[in-house]
Amino acid sequence: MELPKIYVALDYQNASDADALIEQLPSGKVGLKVGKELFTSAGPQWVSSLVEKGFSIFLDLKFHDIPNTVAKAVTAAAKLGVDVVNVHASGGSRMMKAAADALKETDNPPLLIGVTVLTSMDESDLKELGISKSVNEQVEYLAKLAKSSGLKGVVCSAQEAKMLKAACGNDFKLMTPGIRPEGSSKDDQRRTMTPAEAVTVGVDYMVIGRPITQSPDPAQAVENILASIA
Ligand SMILES: O=c1ccn([C@@H]2O[C@H](COP(=O)(O)O)[C@@H](O)[C@H]2O)c(=O)[nH]1
Repeated sequence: MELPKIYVALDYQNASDADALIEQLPSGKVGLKVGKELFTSAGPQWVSSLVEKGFSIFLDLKFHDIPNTVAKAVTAAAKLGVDVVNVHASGGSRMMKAAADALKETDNPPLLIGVTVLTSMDESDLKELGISKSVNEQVEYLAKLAKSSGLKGVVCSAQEAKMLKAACGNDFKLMTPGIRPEGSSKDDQRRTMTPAEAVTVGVDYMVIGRPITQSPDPAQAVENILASIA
């Protein structure tokens, strides 16, 4: 099944605020990304209800734990019927392999991807963590580790798309947050690209939150973004 090009990040405090936004979105044109805040508040049944309504869901819980726990967590996510689920690639190959192996045992396994370096981070953040590699080097290193551990793609910045397609192959999926339409605020993001630039460099999927959810007209914001990448 082909997944939508754009996942709208539903960074809301509760299900009713998220539902109010979802009602405004043009139907059938975007997927929905549910992250830690909303999942913790709205719960798994609400996520399943979105799946039943026909939405493609990216469950962005970025699991990072011991292999057994992460394997069980991705299995629970698969049971909700979501299309995409993720783990932190920095959890290492044993953790990622455990997750990939667990999903082989499930019906309709979601796309399993690994978070490389958060798009809110730059070189200085890596340095603070004791990582001396450049952002590009660290992203490439973790993407290759994710691939060799059986993951189907990674979360990265669109700025790394060309490099990763060359390093990991065209079939290796790239999910890219940090997308900012021309003229919009970067907020806390550090490694950004416009939707049109991201498509040009070959990303598979984009995550876009505040440029849509904080817009006075979210439906028009989505239409403008879709027009810019058509
Ligand atoms: O590296 C990452 C991984 C995940 N995210 C998530 O994507 C959205 C981005 O929202 P914006 O409002 O468009 O900045 C958000 O839910 C993050 O948790 C990311 O930004 N970077």
